[in-house]
Amino acid sequence: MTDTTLLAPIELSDDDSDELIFVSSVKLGKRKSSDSPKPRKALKQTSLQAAPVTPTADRSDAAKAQLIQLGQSPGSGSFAIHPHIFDLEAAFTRKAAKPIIKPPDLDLLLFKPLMTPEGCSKVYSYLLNELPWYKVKYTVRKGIDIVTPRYTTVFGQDDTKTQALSRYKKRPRPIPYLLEELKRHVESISGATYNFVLCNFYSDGKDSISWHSDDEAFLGPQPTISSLSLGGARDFYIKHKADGTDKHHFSLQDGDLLVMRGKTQERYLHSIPKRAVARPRINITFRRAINTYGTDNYYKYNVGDGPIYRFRDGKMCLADSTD
Ligand SMILES: O=C(O)CCC(=O)C(=O)O
Ligand SMILES: [Fe+2]
Repeated sequence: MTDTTLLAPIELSDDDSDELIFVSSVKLGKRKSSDSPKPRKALKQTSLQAAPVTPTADRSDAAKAQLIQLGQSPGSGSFAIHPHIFDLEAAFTRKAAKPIIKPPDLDLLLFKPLMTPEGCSKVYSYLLNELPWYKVKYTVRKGIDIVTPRYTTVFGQDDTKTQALSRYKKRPRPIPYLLEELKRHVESISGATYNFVLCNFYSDGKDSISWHSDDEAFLGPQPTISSLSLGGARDFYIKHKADGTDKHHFSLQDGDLLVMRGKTQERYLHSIPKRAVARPRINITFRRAINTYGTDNYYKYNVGDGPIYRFRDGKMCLADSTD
């Protein structure tokens, strides 16, 4: 794991994109690419299996609470995810998808919005306060370490079901109830199925995601990726890999669901550039990984080896052992 105490962040002068690069305090440049509840004690329940999702009203609080155990990394331990006490079904607008600019290889659907403002606010607060968040550091090559410029977390497991959970590099975690219910709704309107839920928290305009495509082999050909935005609006950019002149951007606002399909990942890059000012935002992407590489990759880059952060008293804090 990277020794962060030796490292100093690099100030980025321009736009967009990029993730901070650390090289033992030496500036290298940018990587091109691609209501606050009090801390609560963990609940006593050890199953790694997510209980089946049933309508909210049918489940007792105890049954809805989940305790999830992490793998063997320094971030190991357990965290509880408490039940949500609102009806998610009432949060959806049932609006049809809006047509969006469609060059031949760009296949985007936009549900604008998928969720009501009240629904968004409840889901946003719940996820921000209940999920364990991480600030992942990773090494791209010897001496070059990256700090992901946003908080991340992930849940799910690839399709294989062929290997024991303990054989993964990090133990996969079941999808929490609310995210599972969201996933089911998104599946029903996007015509695809998913086994991973990846979450990003952009705390302000300095948080970003650099140019990349979600085209890893473990997603299979022409993956459908659905992306839900909650909280502050951010600009979403997308450009052709070969010909950057085919470039589009639009604002992703509270409750919007963007579905990326077909050749979009194969042919296009997308990003959320840095901004001088931006309100906090959560983004949730739903994906399907077909093999174990997907599980290892997603936990490496979205959980990593560092500590858990919890959102407390209006800011991200290192979680303590009772949290
Ligand atoms: O935050 C967003 O809207 C985009 C997130 C994204 O592209 C990703 O997680 O791969
Ligand atoms: Fe992406």
